[in-house]
Amino acid sequence: MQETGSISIHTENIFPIIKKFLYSDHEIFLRELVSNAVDATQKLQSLARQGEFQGELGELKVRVTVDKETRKITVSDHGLGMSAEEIKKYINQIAFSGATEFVEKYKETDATAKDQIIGQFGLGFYSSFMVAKEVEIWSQSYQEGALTAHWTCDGSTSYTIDEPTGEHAKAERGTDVVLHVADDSDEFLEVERLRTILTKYCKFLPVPIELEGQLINDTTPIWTKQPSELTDEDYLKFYQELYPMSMDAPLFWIHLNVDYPFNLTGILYFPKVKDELQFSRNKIQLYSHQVFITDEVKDVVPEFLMLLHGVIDSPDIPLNVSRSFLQADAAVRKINTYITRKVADKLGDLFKKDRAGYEAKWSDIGMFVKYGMLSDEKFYDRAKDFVLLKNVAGKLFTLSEYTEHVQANQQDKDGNTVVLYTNDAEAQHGFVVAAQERGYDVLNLDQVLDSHFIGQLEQKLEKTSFKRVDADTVGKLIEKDEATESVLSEDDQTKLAEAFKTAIANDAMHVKVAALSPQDAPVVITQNEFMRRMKDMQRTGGGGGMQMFGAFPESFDVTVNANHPVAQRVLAEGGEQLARQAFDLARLAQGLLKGEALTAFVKRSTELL
Ligand SMILES: Nc1ncnc2c1ncn2[C@@H]1O[C@H](COP(=O)(O)OP(=O)(O)OP(=O)(O)O)[C@@H](O)[C@H]1O
Repeated sequence: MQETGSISIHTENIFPIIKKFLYSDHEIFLRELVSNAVDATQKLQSLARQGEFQGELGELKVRVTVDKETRKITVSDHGLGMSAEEIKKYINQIAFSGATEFVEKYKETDATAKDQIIGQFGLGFYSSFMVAKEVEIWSQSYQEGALTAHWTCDGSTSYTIDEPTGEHAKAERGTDVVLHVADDSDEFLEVERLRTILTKYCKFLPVPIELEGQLINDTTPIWTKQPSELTDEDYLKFYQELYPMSMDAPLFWIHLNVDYPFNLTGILYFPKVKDELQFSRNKIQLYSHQVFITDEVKDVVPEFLMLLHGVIDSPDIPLNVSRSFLQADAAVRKINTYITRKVADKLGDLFKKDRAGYEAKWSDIGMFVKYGMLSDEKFYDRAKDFVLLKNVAGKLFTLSEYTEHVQANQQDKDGNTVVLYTNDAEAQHGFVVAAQERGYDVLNLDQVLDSHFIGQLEQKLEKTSFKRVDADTVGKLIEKDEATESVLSEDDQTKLAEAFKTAIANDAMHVKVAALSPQDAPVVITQNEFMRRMKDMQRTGGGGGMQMFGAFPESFDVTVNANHPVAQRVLAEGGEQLARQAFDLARLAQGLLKGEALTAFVKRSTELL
């Protein structure tokens, strides 16, 4: 039999389109051919299990070889093979119609979506034409008495097919796909290039893959096993295998395994992250039936879980749709929810079973947990029981433990709990100490996300507000009914304020006189919590309506302590120098004394000595 025919393609010029637009991803041809070979092998295994194939299975490997001289790459399998009729059906019709569909879809999509779908769409067999000027298939079906089928196609829409016999017949069951490499694709004639591609995409395929006789893959990666079969060492070893460059071992991991209502397996590792928002994205690898698809899992995995490392294998994630569709996909949404729940479960478990161990890891997972709470309501609901707050003494509390800890001492006159915090314990040291001397507790909330986290807690926790330690003088941080009497008359207080205003001569400093304790500082500079947050928000790009606050200069409250001896001296002596010195000391305590002002202060202080 010798037959020529024409492949029915409805899209004109399909080849140039594929070649041109898929340039960057030419390498996926190998993934596609090897996947087909693996499929053919697994189909044969399943026929054997069902008793439909009773012959010898033999050694079921996929072999990739390359011959630079003759410019050929061959992918051979020992799978179920195809008859001439089957080639006509599966290759001419199915493979090519798949490609036609791809091109149609590809033409419709906008430019950015194009980049994203390339390499994810299973172009299948057809992708071999990205690198080959001619492709041959030599195949022999597993069926009794099957003849060798030989198909060739030069990349145009016509093919030939024949059934060679005698010395030209294929010796064994299975399929060899032979690519005659095109002149512009020399790179694929290099064994090392092929090894890189196979290692990237085929490292965990379930059938042994050999390149020039060398095994490429691990056919049973640990995510395909049951957690009960695995030890901690296995998980750690696998992590090392996935990220050979990683210095730190992961903190812990979650083995995902679900088959209803979607199929998903995988292992997610919690990496050791530094306190900063250090996004090491693209660390989760997405597989489908053990074939590597991509390490861009955005939209498949919730945003905050992108910090995790590991592997997800799910044939239920549609890969041939653009990203905007992916987000709306029902299966993907369920997968998102499932993963989020598993992560919350794992954290909750660790917290319950080993509080000390959990606390030890808190500096690494804290940011992650807060990020999750901020970005996902459901995660907040789970995490509110195991998120921890750390005070300046380093003690960790859950939300409810903390409320209980401060409730007695830190309630204002309206019954609201005021939580005090510092975002820089060094810089705000004086304020922290002042608060502690009052018997208040001070939290350390110095991470990038903490300002947002504070906002969230204020919304969620009942009758609770947060105040930074330097938001007011210590006596006013938590407003109680008790007031310290001023030793100065109204008149003297006005005079005192005027004296300081003159000495300070700065409109951004709002001077007021208040009766603090004589043990407090003579002058205290604070910045109102609300105004400061607005300015912070604007600085970090909290945009929109906040823009108006940008028009305001930075402003501070300067509180002169009427009960301090220095105040009385300023009144008695009209001492401008003394007032300025006291003011500068307050600026120093706030980290506001810089440049010229600092030099003047040092000089004045030296003179006073
Ligand atoms: N090595 C092979 N052995 C046996 N059959 C094969 C082989 N390669 C391809 N086929 C047949 O040709 C068909 C078309 O292959 P093609 O790779 O284009 O698409 P696919 O594998 O069905 O889907 P995908 O687009 O996901 O790759 C396959 O479904 C299979 O029946």
